[in-house]
Amino acid sequence: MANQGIDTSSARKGPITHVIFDMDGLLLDTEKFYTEVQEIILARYNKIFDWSLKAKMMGKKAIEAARVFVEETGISDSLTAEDFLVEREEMLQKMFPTSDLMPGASRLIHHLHENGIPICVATGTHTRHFDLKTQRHSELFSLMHHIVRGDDPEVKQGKPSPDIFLAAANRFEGGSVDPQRILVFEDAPSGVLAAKNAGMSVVMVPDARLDSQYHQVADQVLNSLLDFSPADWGLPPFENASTKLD
Ligand SMILES: O=P(O)(O)OC[C@H](O)CO
Ligand SMILES: [Mg+2]
Repeated sequence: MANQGIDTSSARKGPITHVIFDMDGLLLDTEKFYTEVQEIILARYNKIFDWSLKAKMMGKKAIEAARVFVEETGISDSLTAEDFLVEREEMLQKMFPTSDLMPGASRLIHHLHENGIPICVATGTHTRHFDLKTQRHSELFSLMHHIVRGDDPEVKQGKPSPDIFLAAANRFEGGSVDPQRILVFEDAPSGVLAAKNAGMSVVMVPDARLDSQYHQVADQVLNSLLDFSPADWGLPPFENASTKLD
């Protein structure tokens, strides 16, 4: 059951030995780019892009999210999912290289890495977009043991399928890690479901505009990565827990 803020019951799920990070909207402030281009495209059809639709798209593979977009908005007769992807591509390609880190992402990644906790990324985004989004953050992403992207051959279906998290678990040193020992960080409803479908624990860090009904599946819900307390999950605590640096 989800909790806003610290969930003390989560300590019973530990100890956590491995951590998987989502990327868009969790480590990188990139969800705003998708929102902006989708607002622009939908305005052409005199429609408003809102957070109930955003909630159904975020975290998914591009083509899966595109199908949701054209079908849910009722524009599929005028714009196919494939054409939607082509249309938004030019705008996204200009935006992605400007991607910023989310608050607390750098501190948490460095902390876990320095303490020898194996960490990786599991993102629905495909390799070409991944490269654009991370080009200013290569040092931080180099700390990941591995990175699984949406176009990976083992990821047959996007989130909420567990495929991507199971593939990520299999690639840690020594092979498959018990899902019960893995903590996933996610921002999207589809991603939280995918992690639970993989049998893992999930800390959700949702956008404040996301309906709180989507919090229920997560084991812990935080306003920001800055609020994460590693010791709640049996992970090494921050040396100075009162210092919240980016
Ligand atoms: O949230 P991610 O990192 O799985 O990315 C998914 C899409 O690229 C954006 O919603
Ligand atoms: Mg995400």
